[in-house]
Amino acid sequence: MKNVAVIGSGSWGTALAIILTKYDHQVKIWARSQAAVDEINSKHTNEKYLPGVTLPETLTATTDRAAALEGAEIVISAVPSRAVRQTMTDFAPYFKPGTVIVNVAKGLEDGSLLRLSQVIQECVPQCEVCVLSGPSHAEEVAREIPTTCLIASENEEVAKMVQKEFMNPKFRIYTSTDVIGVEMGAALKNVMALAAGMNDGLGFGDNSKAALMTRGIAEMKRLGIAMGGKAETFAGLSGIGDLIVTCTSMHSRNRRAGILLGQGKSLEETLAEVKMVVEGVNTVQAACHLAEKYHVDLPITQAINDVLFHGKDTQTAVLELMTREGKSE
Ligand SMILES: NC(=O)c1ccc[n+]([C@@H]2O[C@H](COP(=O)([O-])OP(=O)(O)OC[C@H]3O[C@@H](n4cnc5c(N)ncnc54)[C@H](O)[C@@H]3O)[C@@H](O)[C@H]2O)c1
Ligand SMILES: O=P(O)(O)OC[C@H](O)CO
Repeated sequence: MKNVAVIGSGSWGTALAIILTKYDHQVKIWARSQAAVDEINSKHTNEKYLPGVTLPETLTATTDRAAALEGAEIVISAVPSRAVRQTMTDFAPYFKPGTVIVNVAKGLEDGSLLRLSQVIQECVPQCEVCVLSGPSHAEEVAREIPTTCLIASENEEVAKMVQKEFMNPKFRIYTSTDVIGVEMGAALKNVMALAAGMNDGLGFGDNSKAALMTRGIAEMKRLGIAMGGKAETFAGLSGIGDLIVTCTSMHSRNRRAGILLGQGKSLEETLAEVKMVVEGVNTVQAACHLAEKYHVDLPITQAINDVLFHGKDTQTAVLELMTREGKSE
């Protein structure tokens, strides 16, 4: 069993640390706040991000970057997309060459339009970067509810090593070499989950939700393939699998945000109410810029962008989507 460090003490970083500790890894969490570290080390809880969950006593946390990475052969990067570049830049001097970094954030970098594994690789070129994705809510992984994920790396040996380390009877891992397809599925499903939440907030029904998810995966695949991803990846755990869980789960932050927006709340009110990171909001503009760059049509993504950032009301956005020129499927 290899030692693991987790950078980030939010819900997903903490849930992964819990499941890996329970299945015999020695895990250390890096948190940016001393209060979070004290709570994990002394109370064995993380009430803000995983209410009601007790952490294993052997799981410890620190704010010290060097101490967090000491002895770690695998490092999980679990900070939100907007914090990835700064966090990895701050950690760069402490990484041993050859350390395997597993990015678990789902999003794109604003401005550069890079995938998050590309951002990390730029910050720490001396490390091997791979990606964990799939239908996996922290609230369920932390409670050992059976979950399946995917490890993607262009280097199949790295993917297999992480698969072997992370797999246990409650957490099944598949591998993939299609890093582009996996990361694009992970990033774009959050935008579709905002739309699915709006569907619910508007009081629409199952027909409209199924239409949204089906046409949503078509958009995700169109852009992903244009960028070099494989079509079949979008039929897998990081595509349709994650789309299903995020568009339908009560745990989804993106869906919850969409519900509030559909009910007429402003973006500011919505983000304040959800409290945790809503990556679809951070991703939608980059997705629209990528659509322009790769000359692909993303009508649902564009509609969400118009609602979030250009003052379009949700009813008008739906009407415009429904009355577009007829097409073949
Ligand atoms: N929560 C889940 O179920 C889940 C599952 C799979 C993937 N993810 C992805 O994991 C990533 C993290 O999500 P989360 O749900 O853990 O978020 P969260 O909102 O629960 O926690 C965010 C954490 O990041 C820290 N943080 C925020 N800004 C920071 C900064 N500038 N520098 C350093 N740390 C900062 C916060 O203090 C907090 O500890 C997201 O990209 C999300 O899409 C989440
Ligand atoms: O809660 P969400 O909407 O950020 O989604 C979390 C995970 O990505 C689900 O797989």
